[in-house]
Amino acid sequence: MIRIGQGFDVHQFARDRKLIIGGVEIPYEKGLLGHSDADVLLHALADAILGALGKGDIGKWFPDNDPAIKGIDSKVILEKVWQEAKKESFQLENADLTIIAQKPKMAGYIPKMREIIAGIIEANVEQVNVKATTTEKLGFTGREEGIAALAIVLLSKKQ
Ligand SMILES: Nc1ccn([C@@H]2O[C@H](COP(=O)(O)O)[C@@H](O)[C@H]2O)c(=O)n1
Ligand SMILES: C[C@@]1(CO)OP(=O)(O)OP(=O)(O)OC[C@H]1O
Repeated sequence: MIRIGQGFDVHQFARDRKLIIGGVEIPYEKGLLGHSDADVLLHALADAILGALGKGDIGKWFPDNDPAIKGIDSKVILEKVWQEAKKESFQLENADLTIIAQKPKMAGYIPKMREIIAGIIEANVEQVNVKATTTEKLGFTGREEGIAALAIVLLSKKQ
């Protein structure tokens, strides 16, 4: 059996916050605001996996009003979501992820993001594509108000 899932997330920029995307801390003048570490890419991916499993979204599993998970590392969120996939004997076929950001430049950090993500979801880096695009200065990402991310995953059930 194969299952497809998609995820989308947005976080706004804020001063005095770290910028963490795909598990990588990127040196930049601003970071992303959130109840967690606001890793928009891992959130989109976790949502895509939950979507493929038919298990809702990360807000349901990790409520943003729960003080116990304030500041949670999104790698922990992804690990827990992946455990749900494993419980049902799913493995990753491939994931295709897009970061939508006017700035900063992501290209140099993408190999590390792929490595971190593949490590968590027990895949090879070749199965995890990460790309980035600007919106040519248009819209909220173009005005550098925040960053968005998209994710699509294909999971298959082990025989
Ligand atoms: N934040 C970003 C945005 C884009 N890139 C890379 O630049 C290429 C050109 O982007 P356009 O939006 O102008 O098409 C894109 O293909 C990415 O490789 C990036 O690294 N970081
Ligand atoms: C991750 C969670 C939980 O800490 O908080 P945020 O960092 O605000 O992220 P968001 O993508 O808005 O929603 C999921 C939340 O429940």
